[in-house]
Amino acid sequence: MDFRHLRSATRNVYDVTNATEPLDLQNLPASILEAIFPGYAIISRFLLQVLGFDISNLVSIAIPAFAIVTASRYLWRWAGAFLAKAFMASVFVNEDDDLHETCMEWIAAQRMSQRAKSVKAVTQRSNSWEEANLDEDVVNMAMGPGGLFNFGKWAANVPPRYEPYYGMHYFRYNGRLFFFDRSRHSNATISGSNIRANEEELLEIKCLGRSTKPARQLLEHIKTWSLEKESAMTVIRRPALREMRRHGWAKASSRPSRPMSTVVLDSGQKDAIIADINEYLHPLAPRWYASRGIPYRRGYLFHGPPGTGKTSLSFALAGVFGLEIYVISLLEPTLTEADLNLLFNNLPRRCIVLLEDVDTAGLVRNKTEALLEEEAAPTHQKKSTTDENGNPLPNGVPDPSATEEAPNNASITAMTDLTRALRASSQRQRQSGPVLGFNDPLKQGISLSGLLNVIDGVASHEGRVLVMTSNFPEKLDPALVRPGRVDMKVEFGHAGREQARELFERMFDGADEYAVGGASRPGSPKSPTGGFPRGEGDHNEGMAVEAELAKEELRGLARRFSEQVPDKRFTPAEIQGFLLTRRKDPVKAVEEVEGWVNQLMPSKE
Ligand SMILES: Nc1ncnc2c1ncn2[C@@H]1O[C@H](COP(=O)(O)OP(=O)(O)OP(=O)(O)O)[C@@H](O)[C@H]1O
Repeated sequence: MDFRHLRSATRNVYDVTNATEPLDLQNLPASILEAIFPGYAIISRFLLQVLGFDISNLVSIAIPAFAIVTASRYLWRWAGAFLAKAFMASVFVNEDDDLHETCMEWIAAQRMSQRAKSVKAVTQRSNSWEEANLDEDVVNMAMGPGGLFNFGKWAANVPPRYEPYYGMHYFRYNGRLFFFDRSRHSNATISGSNIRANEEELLEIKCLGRSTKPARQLLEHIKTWSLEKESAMTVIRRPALREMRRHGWAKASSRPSRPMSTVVLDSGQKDAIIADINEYLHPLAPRWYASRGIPYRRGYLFHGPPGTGKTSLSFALAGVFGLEIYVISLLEPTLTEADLNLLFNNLPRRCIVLLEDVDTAGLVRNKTEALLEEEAAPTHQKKSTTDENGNPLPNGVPDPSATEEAPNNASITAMTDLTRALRASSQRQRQSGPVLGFNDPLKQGISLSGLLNVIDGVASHEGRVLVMTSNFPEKLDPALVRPGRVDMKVEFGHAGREQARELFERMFDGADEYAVGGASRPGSPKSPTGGFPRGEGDHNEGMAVEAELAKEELRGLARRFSEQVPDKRFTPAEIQGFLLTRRKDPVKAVEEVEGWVNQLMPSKE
């Protein structure tokens, strides 16, 4: 391409702009260049006049050179993609998958991340660094004046995690070369009439060869690595935020598993639940259930006043059985039945689903639903849930007066007419808006039938442990708690003397005690007060005797404490709250408990 004619064109450019000379082909490129690089004509004329250098010569070289570089870049990319397709196998991991975070953690721990020239700094998730930051020096450094602990200072000592930045990286694993491509993709989602554009990250793990097996093995290794790291943790998931709900669940946190011993409950009750779940989770159990035609599901209802340990026991069970816990609150206003279906469809093979406060969601079956369900059920299953006076029977207790005989013709006709009328009324209700099954017609969300559908309908996942918690079990619809949906009911009550004693001992047990400031009250037993982790001195015989004495003293204090707490009047949470504020001083707790009880008793009465 010869751009020498640009000289004359640039000479004419002012004429062109003044429109004194018609635009011809010769001055077109200069016009174009002028349009692309404003001022091109002036610069070119200046260079020509002052330096005698014709810039059009440079342009005639630069443009083809640019075209060649662009074309070869494109070719290189195309050839790379072609070769990768032909000779490499890939596994992709989406950002919304848990594996993504796990992979990034693993990659950050590899040498490749230390070698990479550009890295992304990521603030570490709390629980991973909280564990790592217990170093006594670091903790002491965070102590401000007056022994006040400064969290900001402590957290500032935690280095971020460094991950390779976007682009292609390579690493070796088990002597094999792997490529790891981190990229972002835009993704459009449609919700109602809105189209939302999201940016999503994608990981591609490539290996040489036509099989994805090495990459899959690598992913398995990464999962095991993460599991070993988190074995003592319980992962908690909740429904993803509304705009991300199509992904189902989001990891809310993972926290150290709660030891079962920290849940103070009748030991027989605890053992019964553990044994029941243990049997249910046995690898041979699914076959046993299938051969008998029983759905492989297990449901529990934990009921009792607030603060009696229902949630705590659910978390402890998750820890004992190494299960993740999926928590749903039916009070969540944005949760719809479609969401609930999606969430249940996205449950893993084994997990605990915790449906919290099922009574407060206002889930009641209205008369229409009850009657329609009644009519749809086979005759032999129809059992009245009310007595002859119309009063509800206790959960799961069939009306003794109900007979299994087939109804006579007259009653069938009456029932069909009634059903037709009810169906029409239900249709009208649906058209006019309110959600069936809610007490409050303004409340959108989940109806009882919707909930029952996900519990035991198509969306229901076999193998999960469903735990429903309720403060008012008597408010629950019998359909929700009938056997098959709830297989075991566990009542949680106010703390008895024995529970109060256990709570006290657990609070002051010196196994891993801590105290800011560490000052112990004169006369209080050694182990339950002050000082950073002790116990190493237990190797020393003298200290062991001292520890034993302290334990004996602690038991005595616990007895005195429990004798002053009225039986079955306070919840474990209340007692725990009282003890927490005196957790450095068990003697003080014993001395002050009477006053605390006297202060609260009138409100209890
Ligand atoms: N039986 C118990 N044993 C040990 N700690 C308990 C017990 N009950 C309650 N607590 C303590 O009280 C607090 C509240 O307990 P939790 O959330 O388990 O109660 P809940 O019965 O689920 O209450 P809600 O009905 O309000 O959800 C927790 O910190 C827990 O440690």
